[in-house]
This record gives sequence, structure tokens and C-alpha cells, in this order.
Amino acid sequence: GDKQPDIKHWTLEDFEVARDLGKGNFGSVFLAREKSRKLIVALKVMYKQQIKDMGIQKQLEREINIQGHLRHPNILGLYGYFHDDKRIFIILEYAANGALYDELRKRIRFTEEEAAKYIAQMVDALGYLHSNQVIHRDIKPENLMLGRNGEIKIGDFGWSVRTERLKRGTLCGTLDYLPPEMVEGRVHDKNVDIWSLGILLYELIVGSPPFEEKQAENDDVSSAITYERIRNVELHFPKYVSKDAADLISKLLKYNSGDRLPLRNIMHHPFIVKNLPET
Ligand SMILES: COCCOc1ccc2cc1OCC(=O)N(C)CCCNCc1c[nH]c3ncnc(c13)N2
Repeated sequence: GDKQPDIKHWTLEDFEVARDLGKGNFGSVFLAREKSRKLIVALKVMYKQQIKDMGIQKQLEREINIQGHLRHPNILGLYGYFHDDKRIFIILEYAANGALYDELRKRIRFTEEEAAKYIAQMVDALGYLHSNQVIHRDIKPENLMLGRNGEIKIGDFGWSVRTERLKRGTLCGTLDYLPPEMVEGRVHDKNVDIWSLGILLYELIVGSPPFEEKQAENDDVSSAITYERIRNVELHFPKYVSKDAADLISKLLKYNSGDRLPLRNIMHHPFIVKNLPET
């Protein structure tokens, strides 16, 4: 089979740690090599006490369970996990080009061709997730990694859920990417990921999300302004945004989740058709 290691009882002895890949709110990620197979991985280390203090135990278990069973070229592989007395270690596929967030900040904004390539890969990954009854619910540049060939890998399934039941809105993360039904705490379905795909496309070609408020004097005021803009879907496009891009974004950012363009129709939209090399 492929080089993915089979499920076994890992310990830290099985790995040699090379360097730090970044610090996050829940832990750190290191570049490591699994000794026996010489397999390069990303090792995420989290402290049990901190997980307990933040009450994210259930969420973490769900995340490991969901991501551990998924396998798709645009979804970051989760190979396994282990723990010692103080820490939990998650063994992940290594994304050689880091987080899309950092690339976007460096580039300010991408060309519409680059954005179309990323969106097409996201449509692939979301189609796979939704056909496995998984809603991600937290699609944003911070959670998207870049593989060796610049391909997107959705990571960090902290907020994903299996859709066996419609969830009561549990608020999560920054407001910018949340659809009206989630900021209003209403029931939501897989179309929340279609909304956040619209936000992502906008941010990739403009450089900031459509409903962001940066000038406000404090976070509460800026969140309240963003909240209102989301509910009123206050969309404004800079003049350099093509009409095809604006049209697709407008079809994804519909207030009513049922009115959003379904995943399979996105691939036939002129913005994607005109910007993707003949596949
Ligand atoms: C509960 O946790 C679920 C999994 O969350 C993550 C999985 C993989 C991650 C980052 C994850 O969360 C964010 C985080 O913990 N940071 C420390 C931010 C650092 C950014 N990554 C840097 C990075 C570079 N090449 C990579 N190849 C694979 N994974 C990476 C990275 N990071």
C-alpha cells in the first residue's frame, strides 16, 4: 500500500524532531521524522492540562476521529496520535509550503488564476467531506496548508462535525468566515462551507475578507459591525475584481443557505472555467 504508516502504538522514541513549524493557540507543530520508515511528518504537541482548562477534550477527540478516517489529496492526512503523562501528540502529513495564510500575507493578494486553482481544489475536498457527511465549519486561510506542489491541504478539523444531527449554533473562531445562520445561532447544514468558500475566494483576490472591520476602536465594536455586515450581506468589490469573480462570490454568499450555488455547479461557473488550464 501507500507509505502511510499502519495504526500502531507510537511513542516519542519513534521520532526524531527536526525543527519548530509554528506555535498556535492550542500547541506547537514540529517537523519530525519517523525513524523506522524515514517518513517526514508534522508532529503537533498539545498539553493535556491546557486541553482540560480550555474544555476542548471532546472537540479534539472528534477532530482526531474525523480527520483520521479521511483520505484525500486536498485534506491534510492524520496518521495517528499518542500521549505521555503531560502531552498529546498528533502525527500529521507534513505540508512543505506551510499555511496559505502566511503565503497570502506575503503576496497581499493572489491573481484570479491562482485563486481559481485553490477554489477548484477546495471544491474537490469539500465534495469529499460532504459525501462523507462531514461539515468542516471553519474554512479559512489559517486552516489551509500548502503541499510541496502548492496544492491546498485542509487541516485543523477542530470545528468539523458529522451531520448525523443538525447542530445548534455553537460560536467558534473569528466571525469573518461565519455565515448568517451561525452568527445568529440558528441550525446550520453543509452549506455553511459553501458560504465560507465565498469568503475565501473574496479574501484570496482582494487580500481581506468582505465583512472585516479594521478601523473600529475595539474588538467588540468591530465584531458588531462585522456581524451586521454578514447579516445584511454587505458585499462591495474593488474595481480590479472581474465580473466573473464578483458573480461567483455573489452566488456563494447568499443569506439563505439553500440559495447558495451547490458545489457541483461551481466547477461550471465561468470564473472557474475561464481561469483553470484545460484539465
Ligand atoms: C488540534 O489541532 C489539530 C491540527 O491542527 C494543526 C495541524 C497542522 C498544523 C497546524 C495545526 O493547527 C495550528 C497550529 O497548531 N499551529 C501551531 C500553527 C502552526 C501552523 N502550521 C505550520 C505547518 C507547516 N507545515 C505544516 N505541515 C503540517 N501541519 C502544519 C504545518 N500545521
